[in-house]
Parts: sequence; C-alpha cells; structure tokens
Amino acid sequence: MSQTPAPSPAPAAINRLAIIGVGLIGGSLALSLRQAGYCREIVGAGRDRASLQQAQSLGVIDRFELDICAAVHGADMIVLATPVGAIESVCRALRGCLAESAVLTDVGSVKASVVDAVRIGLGHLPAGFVPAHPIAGRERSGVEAATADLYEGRRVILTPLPESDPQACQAVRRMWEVAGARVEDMPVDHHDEVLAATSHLPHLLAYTLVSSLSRLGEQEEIFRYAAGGFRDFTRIASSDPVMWRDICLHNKEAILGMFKHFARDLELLGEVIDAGDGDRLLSIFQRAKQTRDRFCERPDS
Ligand SMILES: NC(=O)C1=CN([C@@H]2O[C@H](COP(=O)(O)OP(=O)(O)OC[C@H]3O[C@@H](n4cnc5c(N)ncnc54)[C@H](O)[C@@H]3O)[C@@H](O)[C@H]2O)C=CC1
Ligand SMILES: O=C(O)C(=O)Cc1ccc(O)cc1
Repeated sequence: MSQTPAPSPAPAAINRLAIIGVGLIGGSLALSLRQAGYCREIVGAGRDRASLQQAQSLGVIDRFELDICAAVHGADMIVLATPVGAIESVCRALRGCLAESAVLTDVGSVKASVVDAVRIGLGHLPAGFVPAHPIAGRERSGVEAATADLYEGRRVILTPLPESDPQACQAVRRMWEVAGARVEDMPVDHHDEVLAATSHLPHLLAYTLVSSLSRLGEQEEIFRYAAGGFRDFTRIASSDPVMWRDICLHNKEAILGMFKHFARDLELLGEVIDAGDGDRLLSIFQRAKQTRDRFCERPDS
C-alpha cells in the first residue's frame, strides 16, 4: 500500500539573516523566526564576544562575527538591533559590504534620526532599506531576556521611505508577520511624534519619578512603604539607560513638545489642588479613568 508522503516544511524564506546587536529585540526576533523555520541561517554580530557566545549557546544564532562586514556577507536580510546611537557607526562599518539585493531594516525606537544615521553612515539610502519599529519589549535587556513570543500579537510599525523598494517592504512585513506581529505603515515624522507621546514620555516620567524620590532624605522609608501602584508606574524605570539616553538625544523636539504639554497639565493640577476644587479634581480623574478603561478594554490594546 502506498503511503502519503509527509508534507515537507515550507521553504525558509530568508536564506541568511544577519542581526547586528543580538540583545532583547534582535534575539527575540531570531528566536521567533527560528521557531517558525523561516531562516536557513542566522548570523549575529556585535562588539561583545561574551554576549555573542551566550547568544550562540542559547541557540539564538547559528554563528557570530565580530567584524560587521563579515557578518553581512551573503545575507539577504540584515537587521540593525543596536541602541539608536550606534546605528551611524555600524552603517559606516557596513559601507561597501552590502549586496545590492540585500534588505536592510532596523528596530529603533525613533525613526527620523535612524534614517539620517543610515544615510550618513552608508553614504546613501539604499533601496533595500525599510525602517521598522516593534512596539513590543520589556524593561530587561540583553540576549538572556529574549523570548520567541515577544512579538506575538504586537504591533510593528514600518516607516517606508520614498527610496524603499516595494519588494523590500514586503520582505520586512512578511518577516514580522512570521514573528507573530501585526504590521502597519506610518510616515517617519508621525511615528516620532506618536511614540514621543505614548512611549517616550511615560518612560521619562518613570525615570524622573524614581530619580527624584531617590534624592529625598528618607529614601529607605519611601521605598519600604511603596505599594503596588508605585511598582506598576515605575517598572519601566528599570529599562536600559543607554537605550533611553539615545532615544532622548534622537527624538529631542517631539519629546520636548510632549514635556511642555504635560508640564502645563501638571501645573494646572497643582492649581486645582491648591484651590481645593474637588469638582475639578473629580472631572480630571474621571476623564483619565474613562479613557484608560476604554483603552484597556479594547481587544487589540
Ligand atoms: N528594549 C525594548 O523594549 C525595545 C527596544 N527597541 C529598540 O531596539 C534596539 C535594541 O534594544 P534592546 O534589544 O532592548 O537592547 P539590548 O541592550 O538588549 O541589545 C543591544 C545589543 O546591541 C549591541 N551593541 C551595542 N552597541 C553596539 C555597536 N556599536 N555595535 C554592535 N553592537 C552593539 C549590544 O552589545 C547588545 O547586544 C534599540 O534601538 C531600541 O531603541 C525597540 C522596541 C522595544
Ligand atoms: O517595557 C515596556 O512596557 C515597553 O514599553 C517597551 C518598549 C520600549 C521601547 C519601545 O520603543 C517599545 C517598547
């Protein structure tokens, strides 16, 4: 009796994936694509041999190179996953090493300055470059924090450029979809304004709150009596300081714009408290509660 042959696995759509900066974000992408069988080979690159060795022993990458140019040799997809302040120097090291047909993308939390850094570093914007930003992460960093399911059901924003080749955009979109993400397009400047409001401002408020409290005299006592609300609000103040320094330096205008908006509201709240205006306080808190409850109820939030 003839047996029905087992269906062969779908062919890997990326032959060689090169990840520059194998930390939380690059490592999680590698793990999810590996789990989906989407890459024939994953090569890591970076500055730190010990962490690349760890990435290899954790099964995140197949092999690594300390020379970035060697890492991208023969790669059809290259992902820049370093802090945004390192993108220009990484691209300088990539000058003359990228194959014409290679797709280049990044994961940076800001986009306009990453586009500038790629243009300056490489000396031009290649048609294969498609900027991207996964709206997923956590307060821990490094490859040891990487997980295969980090992008499951989360959004990834692509900010394609006029120069971006539609086939490269499709390849980057597909890669993130295979990693479980929902992919959307957005103009570069709009991305930086939206993220200044929804991500950068909250992180900077959390850092400032903890930093400010840590300089009060009775520090030990304050933290001893901190309840769950303090933990919830400040979790993101445990995020990587280098990454957030770079985000501040590279999305300055949009962040300062949000600071102004927020500072006005904080000042107003102070005036309302000072005036003992309970009705006004109630209406501010009710509006905030309704907005957050509505947002958190949405199935896609
Ligand atoms: N952590 C998060 O929640 C999110 C981070 N991002 C973005 O992802 C990028 C990476 O962040 P994480 O993975 O969290 O950081 P990470 O610190 O976990 O990983 C960064 C990796 O880049 C390497 N690296 C640093 N400078 C380098 C250089 N000059 N050359 C080569 N390698 C270098 C580090 O050794 C490390 O392996 C950042 O641009 C960040 O803005 C985006 C979404 C979420
Ligand atoms: O830890 C969290 O909740 C985050 O918000 C992580 C995060 C940090 C930076 C990004 O650009 C996107 C997501």
